[in-house]
Order: sequence, then structure tokens, then C-alpha cells
Amino acid sequence: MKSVIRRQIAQSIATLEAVLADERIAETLVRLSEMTAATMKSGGKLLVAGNGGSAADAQHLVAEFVGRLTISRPALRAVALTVDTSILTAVGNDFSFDHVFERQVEALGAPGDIFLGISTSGNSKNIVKAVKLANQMGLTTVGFSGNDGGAMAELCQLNIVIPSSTTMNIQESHLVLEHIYCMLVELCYFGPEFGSKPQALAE
Ligand SMILES: O=C(CO)[C@@H](O)[C@H](O)[C@H](O)[C@H](O)COP(=O)(O)O
Ligand SMILES: [Zn+2]
Repeated sequence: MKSVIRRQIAQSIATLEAVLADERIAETLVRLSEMTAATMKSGGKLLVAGNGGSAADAQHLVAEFVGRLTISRPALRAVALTVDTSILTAVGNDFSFDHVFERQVEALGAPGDIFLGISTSGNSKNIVKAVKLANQMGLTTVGFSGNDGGAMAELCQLNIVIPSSTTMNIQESHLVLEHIYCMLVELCYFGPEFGSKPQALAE
């Protein structure tokens, strides 16, 4: 059993090492963070969707934006499209599960907003459909994926593709980058001096 634990931790670290070595990922994350801060400053918002573990990620990331991560500051405008069970069941039941995020993009999205789809395969139909509509509506589309980026890689304007084909490792790296993403948006939006008292978080 311990050998399984060691192997899995080593695999998770190796995936993160590969992420660390990938300059494109760092460059894309900086670009995305600057763009997100600018979008939010001008009244736009971030919409986030994912399935399974990535649905939990969507909610986790949005909770950091609406609450706080590294500094005490005003709430930032972000919405997880995974949380309203009435919408998910109504649209899933009346249309199909492939439309549960697309419909919410139609309802809530506006030109200039950002849609972030989190999908380890990059191929989940409900995410792909939401990306397509978001593109048509003039949102900026972003994909967090793994493997070869799947269909999302061809559709999204910005892509972060974890260099792994193992779902759990892709998810683990996504979470690390999602925390850094929120941290960088706080930095871009409020400036380093705003966060000079991180102990405020303990209050
Ligand atoms: O958390 C896990 C596996 O670690 C699962 O719940 C996983 O997220 C689900 O199978 C998803 O449906 C996978 O979808 P995707 O990442 O390919 O879009
Ligand atoms: Zn999982």
C-alpha cells in the first residue's frame, strides 16, 4: 500500500515538474490573469464550467474570486455554472445534458466576458458546446485541459494543456494553476501594495 502512495505522489510531482518546465503554460497563465483583471475592472465577469472533479474545481476557483485568496479585497465577479441543480436538471431533462452549460452561457454571458471550460479530455460535449456559443457571443474562451487538449484546444482562444494523459494528475495540476490564477488576478487588479498585509487573512 505504501508503494502505491509513493508512486502516486511521485507521479503527481512529475506532472507538476512538467508543468513547471512548460514556458507556454506560464505565459498563457500570465496573459489570462492580466486579461481577467482587465475584464473584471471594466465590469465583465468570469464564467466557469466543468464535469465531475472539474465541476468541483469550477466552484473552488469561483469561491476564491468571490471570497478571497491571498488578500482582503472587494469581491470579484465570477460564476460557476455547475451549482444550480434546478437549471442543471431542467436543461438536462428537457434538452440534454450536452446543453447544461451552453444554455447558461446564453443566459449569463455578455461580449467581453470570459468563459473558462475545465476538461481533462478537452472533449466533454457540454463544455465544447458552451465554448462554441461563447465564441459566437463574443466572450473570450479559455480551456484548461490535458492529453492533447481535445476539441477544446482548437476552439478556445487561450489553452492550458497539462502535459499528461492521466486524469487525476491533470486535475491535480489544474488545481495548482487555478490557485495561482486567482493569486495573479488579485495582484494585477489590486497591485502588490494592496496585498502587503497577508496576515489580514487571519483576522
Ligand atoms: O474526478 C474525476 C476523476 O478524477 C471524475 O469525476 C471526472 O472529473 C469525470 O469523469 C468527468 O466527467 C471527466 O470529464 P472531462 O475531464 O474529460 O471533461
Ligand atoms: Zn477526481
